[in-house]
Amino acid sequence: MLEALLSPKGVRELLRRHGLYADKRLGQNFLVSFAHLRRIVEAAKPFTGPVYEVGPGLGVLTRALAEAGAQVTAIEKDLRLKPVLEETLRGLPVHLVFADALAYPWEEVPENSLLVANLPYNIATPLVTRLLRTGRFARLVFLVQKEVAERMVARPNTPSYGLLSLRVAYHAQAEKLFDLPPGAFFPPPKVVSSLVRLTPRKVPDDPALFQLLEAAFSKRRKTLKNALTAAGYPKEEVEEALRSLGLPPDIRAEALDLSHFQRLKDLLYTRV
Ligand SMILES: C[S@@+](CC[C@H](N)C(=O)[O-])C[C@H]1O[C@@H](n2cnc3c(N)ncnc32)[C@H](O)[C@@H]1O
Repeated sequence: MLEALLSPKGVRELLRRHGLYADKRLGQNFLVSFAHLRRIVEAAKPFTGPVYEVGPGLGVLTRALAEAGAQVTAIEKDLRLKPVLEETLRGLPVHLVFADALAYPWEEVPENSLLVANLPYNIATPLVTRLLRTGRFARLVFLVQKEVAERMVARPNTPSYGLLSLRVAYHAQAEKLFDLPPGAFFPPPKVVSSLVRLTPRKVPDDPALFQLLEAAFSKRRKTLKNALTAAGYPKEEVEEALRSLGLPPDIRAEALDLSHFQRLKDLLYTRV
């Protein structure tokens, strides 16, 4: 492992030598903690399929993955980092792609691929949602802001619970493994980060369920019945469905778990 990548001083020097600066708009907070790096790689093992990394940055995680035997494809949006990555990844069989990860053809990656990444904060949620929907990933291990990690693993009736928790619960088993303080990165971000591991169940997407979930959570302060009727679900049918599930008429969406919503969807859609 290149020592320069594992200290704020080394990263500052590497950036300076290449005439670069960390671009906040691209979420460039580079991991500089060896102890955390090792734990991330361990959490991603075994490498039973090709590994995709979104945002290799200066190559610290990319290098650690490749050295641990992973077959890595790394997708980086910032073309300025090309000379740095060519230097830090020299001699390693890493496939580098300079592109926006949101425009990558994820639906075409091999079955049982892995995602391992320190994700740029502004694309984490849409990217993870999309990767889950492809059904092609065996494991996704990534760093995100702690608050996003908490939403991904939240249970009903807790403050973080919502649409993202249910999307994740539908597609995968979710674990929040550990937190990383701002000092694990350079420059240090303002927030704590967490490592999340998702193990997809490989279930087909369910557009009717997600349409129902979006309607249910579109009006956070309303009762579930009012949110659904405002979105166009017939009032009598919603009332009848809640009754047959044994749920009170004034229940809020935050109180229902995935299996409640699946049964609610079956009831509402067999009637139309
Ligand atoms: C949090 S940094 C992680 C860098 C490196 N993996 C590390 O751990 O030190 C996020 C990286 O994602 C890149 N990035 C930002 N938006 C991107 C996008 N839409 N597609 C691909 N890479 C992106 C940034 O340029 C940056 O290198």
